[in-house]
Amino acid sequence: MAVVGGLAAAALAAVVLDRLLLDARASCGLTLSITTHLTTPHGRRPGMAEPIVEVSNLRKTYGEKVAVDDVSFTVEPGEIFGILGPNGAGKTTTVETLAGLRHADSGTVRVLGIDTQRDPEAVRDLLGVQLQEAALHDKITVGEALRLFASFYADPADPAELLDLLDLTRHEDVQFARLSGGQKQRLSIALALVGNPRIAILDELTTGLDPQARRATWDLVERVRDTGVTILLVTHFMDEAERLCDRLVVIDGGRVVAEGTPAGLVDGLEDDRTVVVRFAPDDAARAAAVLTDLAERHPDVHDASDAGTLGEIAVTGSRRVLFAVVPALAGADLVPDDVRTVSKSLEDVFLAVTGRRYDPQAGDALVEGARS
Ligand SMILES: Nc1ncnc2c1ncn2[C@@H]1O[C@H](COP(=O)(O)OP(=O)(O)OP(=O)(O)O)[C@@H](O)[C@H]1O
Repeated sequence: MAVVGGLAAAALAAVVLDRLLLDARASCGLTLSITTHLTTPHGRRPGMAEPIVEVSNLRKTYGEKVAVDDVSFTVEPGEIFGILGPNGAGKTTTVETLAGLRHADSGTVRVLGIDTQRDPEAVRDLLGVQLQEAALHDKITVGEALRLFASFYADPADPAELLDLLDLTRHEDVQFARLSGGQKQRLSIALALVGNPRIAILDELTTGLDPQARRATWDLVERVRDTGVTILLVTHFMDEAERLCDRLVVIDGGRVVAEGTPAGLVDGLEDDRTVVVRFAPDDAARAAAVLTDLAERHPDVHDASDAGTLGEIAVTGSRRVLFAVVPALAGADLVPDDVRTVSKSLEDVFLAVTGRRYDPQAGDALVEGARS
């Protein structure tokens, strides 16, 4: 017991230290404010349940630094809601303020109707928070950590069930230092869930994980959602947001620049569509000539150019571009080896709303550079 007590103290010290480090972070910079047609008001959709989280006009500064300028969104029960943006966009500050861990300068946050700024204690057990950089003592085992954290709550989850849910049962007696990156992340999710929260906040969950561990973690997040927990997922990975989120906000420079479902945001783009056709070497030159000619005379085809890979031609145009390309090739008896459409992604959405290519690591310095 004395050993566990010592480990408990060390584990808590690590968490406290982490929070102090978090507070010590400082930087300077301006915020970027962009509004576009893709920024939708966070109105209620007909037929939806009452929101479980409501954030309205949140603003948070650190001295001169405006970390969160004006952020509003609502989260519906049972969804995976994403807060997506590059480093320094204000994501972590938003969720920490939402969780009542920081004081907002202005704006309101309600979790299940409770104002988290006025009464942070009242929401503490409703929220499970897995924040970035959480660290435990090297020697604490998976099982000890879970039981320790469970002891903080009046009505904790069953540690054995959590171990099972997060595929950690066979690692129960393994010390924290000996866990892989993916196992540490799974443990941090388990610790966020140990208080039986209604909402779990998962911050930069898959940073540093290899592709296989990332995919496994994504599956687990869905599994957790399927148990009825609403998930707030903070991420700077576009693919993660696209894969996991039912809805999301894109935050840049402390402001919401886009909001919606991943598919809805992509469909809202008014950009050109691209079709890439690949030909055998003998046909490639003739196909390029046919498609270049098509681009000059057909209103739905805007450009045809070398796609960079041998024999591949990228044809861009309106949504109907494929209807123009296929008959033109058929008319010239050119049979492509491959035809694929290039899908738009959230990266294209970010470019459309900010005018910048998405660089998840951009941070304040580069964003500043882009502004000047
Ligand atoms: N305690 C603090 N003191 C001063 N500035 C801070 C503090 N915490 C965050 N910041 C700054 O506020 C801005 C927003 O930081 P925040 O951590 O919320 O962004 P983020 O989108 O979560 O980025 P990251 O993924 O890199 O953590 C950044 O410029 C950051 O440097």
